[in-house]
Amino acid sequence: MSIGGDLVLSVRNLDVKFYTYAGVVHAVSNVSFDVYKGEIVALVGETGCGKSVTTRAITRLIDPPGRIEGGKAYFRRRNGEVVDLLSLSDEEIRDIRGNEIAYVFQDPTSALDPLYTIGHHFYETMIDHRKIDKKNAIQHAVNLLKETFIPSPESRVKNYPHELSGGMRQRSVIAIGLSNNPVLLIADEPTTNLDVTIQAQILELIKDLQAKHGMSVILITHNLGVVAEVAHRVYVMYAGKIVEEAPVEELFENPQHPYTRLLLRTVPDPTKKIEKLESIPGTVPSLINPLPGCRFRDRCPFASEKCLEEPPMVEVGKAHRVYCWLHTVKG
Ligand SMILES: Nc1ncnc2c1ncn2[C@@H]1O[C@H](COP(=O)(O)OP(=O)(O)OP(=O)(O)O)[C@@H](O)[C@H]1O
Ligand code: NI
Repeated sequence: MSIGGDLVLSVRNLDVKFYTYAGVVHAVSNVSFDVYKGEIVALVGETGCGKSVTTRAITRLIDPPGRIEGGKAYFRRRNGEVVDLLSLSDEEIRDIRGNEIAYVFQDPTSALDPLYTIGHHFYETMIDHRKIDKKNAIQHAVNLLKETFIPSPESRVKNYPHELSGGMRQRSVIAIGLSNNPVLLIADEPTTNLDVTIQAQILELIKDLQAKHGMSVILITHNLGVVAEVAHRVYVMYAGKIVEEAPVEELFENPQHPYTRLLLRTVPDPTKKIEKLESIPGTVPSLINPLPGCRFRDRCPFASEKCLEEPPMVEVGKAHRVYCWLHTVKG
C-alpha cells in the first residue's frame, strides 16, 4: 500500500449507513479527503451533515445499527508503514487508537471517569500502549499539563475531574490525548460547551501544540471564525458529502459552491452552532434514502436539470476543488 509521502491520512470513497427502523440513513456517502503531515484540516457544515460519523468511521467507532459499507482510510503509522484503518483487525485498530490517533470529543466530562484522578487517566492511556511505571507516567502528565497551561500541574494530577473547571477539564483531555505523542489528533467540536473566551484559549492551544509537536489535526467545527483562525485547509460537508475543499484563505476569499457561499454569508454569530441556515429556504434533506444527484439541489438558487445527476469534481484552483455542475466547462 502506498500513498504520497507527505500524507498522514488518505480517505477514499467512505460510505457509512445506519440501518434504522425508519429506513437506511445514508450518513456519509463517497467521502474522500486527505490530511498532510503537520496540517490542521477543518471539517465544517451544518448539524447532521456527517462530520462526526466520518471521523468515527476512520477510527472504527461506529456501533450498530451503523455500518461502514465501503471505502479506504490509508494511514501512515509512526513507523512509516501505511495501513488501511478500515480493514485492520479490532486488535490492530485498538493499538492505533489512543496512541497514534488521539480523539478529543466535544464533551470532556464523558471522556473522564469521575472515579479516577487526572494523573491516573494519563497512566491508563500510556500503559495501554507501552511499558511505563506510574511514577514516570505522572511525571510525563505533569509536563503535558504544563504545556497546556494548567496552573500547578503537580497538584492537578491528584485532582478528580469534578475538581476542575470545564475549560481545565478540556485542556486535560487534550493533554491526555497527547500523552502517546500521536501522529493525528482528531478534535470533534472540542469547545462547544465552553464559554467564548475559554473556547478561544483552547483553540489557540491546539494550534500551538500542533506547531510544537508537528502532528496533524482534524478539527471538526461549526464555527467559521475558528476555521479562519486555526485551520490550514478546509472541507465543507453537506448532507453526508463533501461539496468543496480549499486552503483556508482561498475558501474565504473565493468560495465556489453555492452552499459554501451561503454558509460564509449566513453565520452572524460564529460562536453559535449552525443548526439551520435561516437565509436558505428549506432544511438539510433527510438522509434516509436520499435522492441521487446533488443533495443541495432543492435549496440551491442555481439548481438545474443537470443536478439530478451526481455532481462532478471540478478543479477550480490550486488544491481547490468543488463538487458542482455550475463549474463544468460550458459549451
Ligand atoms: N446511531 C445512529 N443511528 C442513526 N442515525 C445516525 C446515528 N448516528 C448518526 N446518525 C445520522 O448520521 C448523520 C450524520 O451525523 P453526524 O453526527 O456525523 O453529524 P455532524 O455533522 O457531526 O453533526 P453535529 O454538528 O450536530 O455534530 C445524521 O443524519 C445523523 O442523524
Ligand atoms: Ni458531530
